[in-house]
Amino acid sequence: MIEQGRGTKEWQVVELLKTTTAFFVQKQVDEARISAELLLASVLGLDRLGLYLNHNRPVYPGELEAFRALCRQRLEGKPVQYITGEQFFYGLPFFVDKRVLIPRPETELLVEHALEFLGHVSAADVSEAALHLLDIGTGSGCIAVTLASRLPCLMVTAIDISTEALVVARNNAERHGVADRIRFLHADLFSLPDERGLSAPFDVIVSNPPYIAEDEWAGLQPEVRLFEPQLALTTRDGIECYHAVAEVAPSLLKSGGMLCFESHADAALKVAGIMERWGFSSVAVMKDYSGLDRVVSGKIG
Ligand SMILES: C[S@@+](CC[C@H](N)C(=O)[O-])C[C@H]1O[C@@H](n2cnc3c(N)ncnc32)[C@H](O)[C@@H]1O
Repeated sequence: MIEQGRGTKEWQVVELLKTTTAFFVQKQVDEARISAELLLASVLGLDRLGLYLNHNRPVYPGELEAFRALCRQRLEGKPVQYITGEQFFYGLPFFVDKRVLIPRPETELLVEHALEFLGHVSAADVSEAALHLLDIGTGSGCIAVTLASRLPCLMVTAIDISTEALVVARNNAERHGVADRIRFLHADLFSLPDERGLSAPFDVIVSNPPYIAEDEWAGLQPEVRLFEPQLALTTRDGIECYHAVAEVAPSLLKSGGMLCFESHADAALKVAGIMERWGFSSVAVMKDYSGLDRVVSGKIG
């Protein structure tokens, strides 16, 4: 494909995209067109709209060389986001690499729900005191950073068991100018520090914990299994994080505070049952954009 023109052919954006997409399709690369677009956009320093606005722009030899190198990585199955180092989440760009899970669009629903709840709390509170949120398993920081950047009165504690993920999350907080309102803590959700160590109480606790059972790991798509951190995805039985967080959350939340989980679609009702067992009320399950049960929330007190 793009090899054949090496050194001789002059490429323009539009035809390079067309040729690369066809080649990716032939090689059974997932999301062939969007992969080609994101890789080329990254090399040219444009966004996808910019590509369309510049569709007749020539692609110079150095750029072509760089693009070919990225395409080779994609052909090996590497997710586009780890190649370009970026994933958009709730309209914001996040730096990502193999140290963190690539933020998924479903998780935006959890952010939406937390924003709605925090909006009501701050509207009802005339004291203008800060709101406090705990993010358990922060990964890239996509949830914590997005919420902090949306709500200037929000103070966040974000924990993760992976020190490498915390480095990425802190970078993202700095990138979006909210690092002074997020405290990053290295902690295990199965043995959380006491209330004082966490600066409880919180208005909201959010968590998108690992929720795939270890014995399902081998059956995951290679793009996930070979490139994303297993620590972010699996636990022994896929459900134990929910038990651990729901057990401790009541002692960390203010009265009327909310716990909000992302869950596997098949486990959402089970998660709702766990929350009820630990004393949460108004437990609700929300569907994602594909109509699958995805977010489970409940209130305490
Ligand atoms: C599914 S990822 C979610 C990442 C990010 N919050 C998101 O929504 O994209 C789960 C995160 O939990 C972290 N994690 C796994 N086990 C943990 C534990 N025992 N304690 C704290 N964090 C843990 C992983 O390192 C990973 O960053």
